[in-house]
Amino acid sequence: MLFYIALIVILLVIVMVLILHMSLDKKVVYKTLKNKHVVVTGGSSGIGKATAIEAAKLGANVTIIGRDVTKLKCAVSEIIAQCMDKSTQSIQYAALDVTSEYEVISKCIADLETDIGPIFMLVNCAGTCICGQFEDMKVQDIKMMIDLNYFGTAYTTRYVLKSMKERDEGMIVFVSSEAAFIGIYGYSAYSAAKWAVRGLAESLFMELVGTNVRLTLAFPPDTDTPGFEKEELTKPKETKLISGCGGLQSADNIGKKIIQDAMIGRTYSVFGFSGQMLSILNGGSIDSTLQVLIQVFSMGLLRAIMVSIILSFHKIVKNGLVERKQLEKQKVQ
Ligand SMILES: NC(=O)C1=CN([C@@H]2O[C@H](COP(=O)(O)OP(=O)(O)OC[C@H]3O[C@@H](n4cnc5c(N)ncnc54)[C@H](OP(=O)(O)O)[C@@H]3O)[C@@H](O)[C@H]2O)C=CC1
Ligand SMILES: CCCCCCCCCCCCCCCC(=O)[C@@H](N)CO
Repeated sequence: MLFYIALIVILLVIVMVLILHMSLDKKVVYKTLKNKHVVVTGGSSGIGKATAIEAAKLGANVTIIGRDVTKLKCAVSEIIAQCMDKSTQSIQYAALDVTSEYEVISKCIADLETDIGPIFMLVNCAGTCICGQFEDMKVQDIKMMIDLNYFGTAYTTRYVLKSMKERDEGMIVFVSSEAAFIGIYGYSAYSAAKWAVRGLAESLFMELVGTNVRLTLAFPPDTDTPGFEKEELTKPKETKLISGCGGLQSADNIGKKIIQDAMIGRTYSVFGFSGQMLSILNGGSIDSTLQVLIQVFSMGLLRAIMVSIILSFHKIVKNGLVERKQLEKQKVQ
């Protein structure tokens, strides 16, 4: 009996592998960024700057976008210092607020394409995170995070997609967050914006099927950047404890992996153990036969582990409630 069950399972796996192997798209591999125009929004700091440096190391002409010109100039010098070949590469900045109207954004990108050349790779990294329980959040912060994290990605992408599809080449990167895999205390307003980014990406994956335009969706965990330092100031203790489970990465590591994953055509770019686990649990990506097999055979067990982790997060939140009540009592006395 056991023998037959094992045989059926093995046969099913073989059939699945064959079907997957035949139906998975063979993606073009972009081997180099030499002389290609790479634009990085949020490229003057943190993860964005790290990806810009990686692109420069691979020989790209890099344009970084941000609002603060002093920061942009500083980052341009840092990027130039790490170029593959300083004499041929052009590294520049454009001052632009990505929460501007669509017309302003498209004009800025059109000018950049006229000056430096068509955009081969667009990395959407401008973003920010303000933490807090939803009812305590400033209303304008809730809106600003959608404007910056979501529309700041959606508008630039809408503009470059048309010509990328016409040329049938190009790469786009979205920087979402591990907080778009799992809802977390204190990240309510921020998470919503990063889930929106993920939602847009998941649909675009299908709109890009059959073309040579590729999209990579990155899910970084906590990363040591100027933005992260600022965010720590608004972060409730519960959020620190929970998001700490994803570990703390360096911006250099994240930037390097984002560019590597984009180059080899991965749809998801995830980091560390927590990123791998959350990605498997959420399904989403279909990059290789092996990846799908791992998803199929580990999801049940991982879900069981994840539920216990989430329940331990609930415990953190409950302890926080008790502590707050005690503090209030002490204040009254
Ligand atoms: N650090 C982390 O723990 C994690 C970060 N992320 C995401 O990664 C991305 C980068 O984060 P991080 O490196 O920490 O951020 P930083 O705050 O260090 O850098 C943010 C960059 O975005 C630019 N920027 C901010 N607002 C605007 C705007 N309105 N228009 C144009 N540019 C803007 C900033 O320049 P300027 O202010 O001059 O405009 C800066 O270059 C964000 O999307 C963030 O949500 C995701 C997961 C974890
Ligand atoms: C077996 C499965 C193990 C899984 C463990 C789950 C751990 C969840 C951690 C979630 C971390 C979220 C970090 C968001 C960072 C971020 O976006 C901000 N820092 C923005 O700046």
